[in-house]
Amino acid sequence: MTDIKKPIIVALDYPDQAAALDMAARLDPADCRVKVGKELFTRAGPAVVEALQKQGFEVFLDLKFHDIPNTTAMAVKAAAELGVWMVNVHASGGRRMMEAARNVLAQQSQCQTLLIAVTVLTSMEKSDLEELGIQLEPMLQVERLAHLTAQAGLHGVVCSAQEAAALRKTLPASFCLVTPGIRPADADAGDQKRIMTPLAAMQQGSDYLVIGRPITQAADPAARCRAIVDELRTAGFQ
Ligand SMILES: O=C(O)c1cc(=O)[nH]c(=O)n1[C@@H]1O[C@H](COP(=O)(O)O)[C@@H](O)[C@H]1O
Repeated sequence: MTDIKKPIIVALDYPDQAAALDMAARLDPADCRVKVGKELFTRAGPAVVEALQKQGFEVFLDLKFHDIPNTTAMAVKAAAELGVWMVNVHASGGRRMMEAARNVLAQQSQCQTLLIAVTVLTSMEKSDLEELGIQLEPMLQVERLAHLTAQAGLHGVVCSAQEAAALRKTLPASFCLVTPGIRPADADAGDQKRIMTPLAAMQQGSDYLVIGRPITQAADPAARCRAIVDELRTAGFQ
C-alpha cells in the first residue's frame, strides 16, 4: 500500500497558484509529491490541483474535512473525482463520519485515492488537549484515534513522527503513517510542537514526511528539498 520509495511531500502553502506552480516547477516529481492545503485551495481551487497533476505530481489534497458523515463523504468524493493521490479528514469527526467517507470511495470504480485521518495536530501539546477537556498525553490520544481510524477502514493517519514507532507496534505494516512537524536540525520549529528531523522520522517508521516551510522558505527551496532527498536516499530510504 505505502510507497516507501518517495516519502517526501512538499506542502505548497502559498497564497496563489503562480507561486505554487513556480515552486513545483523547481521540484522533480520523481523525488517528491506535493500537498495543496487550505490557503492555496481556497484561493486557487481545483485548477491548481489539475495544473500540478499536469506537471507530473501526485497531489495530497489536505482540506482536513470534519463535518457530519454525509457532508464529509460527499466532500471526499469530490476530492477523489479530482484524481488526487491522498485526501484527509479529522479522526475526531468519529467512526460514522470516517466510515461514510470510506464507503463513498469504495463505491467509486477504480478509485486509487488514499483516505487518511488527522489524529492530533502536530502543533498541539498536552496543555492544548487539556483545554479541550482531554486529560491524556498526545501519544495516547493519537493511539486512540489511530486505532479508531484503522477500525473504520481508512488507509492511515496523520500523526507526529514522535508517535510513529508506537503506532508501528500495534497497527498493520500497510497502515500508512503521514508525519508533518518535520524539522531539519537547523530549522525553526515555528508553530509546530511535536517535531522530528527527516531522517529520524523515517527511522521511527514514518511512511511519508510532510515538509513545508523548511523547504518553501529556504533561500534555495529546490536545493533544500534535494538535500533532504539525498540524505534519505543515502540512508537507504529511497
Ligand atoms: O494534515 C496535515 O498535513 C497536517 C497535519 C498536522 O497535524 N500538522 C501539520 O502541520 N499539517 C500540515 O503540514 C504542513 C506543515 O508545514 P510546515 O510546518 O511548514 O512544515 C502544513 O501544511 C500543515 O497544514
